[in-house]
Amino acid sequence: MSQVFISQHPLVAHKLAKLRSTQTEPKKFRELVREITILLAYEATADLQIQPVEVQTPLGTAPGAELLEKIGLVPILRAGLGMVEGIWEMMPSAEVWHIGIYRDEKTLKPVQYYNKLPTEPRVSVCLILDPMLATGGSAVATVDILKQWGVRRIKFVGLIGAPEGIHNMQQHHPDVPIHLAAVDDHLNEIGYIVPGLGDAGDRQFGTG
Ligand SMILES: O=P(O)(O)OC[C@H]1O[C@H](OP(=O)(O)OP(=O)(O)O)[C@H](O)[C@@H]1O
Ligand SMILES: O=c1cc[nH]c(=O)[nH]1
Ligand SMILES: [Mg+2]
Repeated sequence: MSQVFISQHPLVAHKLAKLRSTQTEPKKFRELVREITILLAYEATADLQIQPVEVQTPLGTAPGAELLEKIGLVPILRAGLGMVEGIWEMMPSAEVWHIGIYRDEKTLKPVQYYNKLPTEPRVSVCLILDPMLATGGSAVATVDILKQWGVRRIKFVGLIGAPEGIHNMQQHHPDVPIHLAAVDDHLNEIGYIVPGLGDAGDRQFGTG
């Protein structure tokens, strides 16, 4: 059963409330997506492997550490794009691999339209980035793609999840931990998370 981590950080809770609000315009919305993602990624990367190094300071040598793992950031287009920049600043050597998937409005099934992964993965751990885990179809399809590509360690980082999406991921990919800012009540009849925040892509890009 995949582990589900719901951030308990007060800053995440504070910023998430602002993100949900209908009063929040796209510029502020993008800023909040960026900031919450940094906080969630901080928690999601707490188990990355490091190796000891010795550092020369002006006064002597100090024990230090450097990251051993090569990280891949995998935003699901479009809405996942806004989650890249903030984490990337923290991990400038991460590789970013885009996966284009949209959810068919009628069937709610994921439709893949972009994938330019190289034949061999050069990363050991991938963070899938998508604000919304609704039915879970898009997340499950992305994990399928990454596993087929050959990535061993995969984590999902999202902002809001529905119980249905979490269940779907746990059924298909019990080995993939899920990091979220909140789990909401349910999906409505057209597959939107309630109370959620509406359409994460439209709210970021002003296309609603
Ligand atoms: O869990 P699911 O039921 O698959 O739904 C979640 C997906 O829906 C949204 O994308 P959308 O299809 O609206 O595309 P967009 O990001 O291009 O707007 C969201 O960003 C996820 O990718
Ligand atoms: O609530 C939802 C569900 C899917 N995609 C969104 O952007 N919002
Ligand atoms: Mg999408």
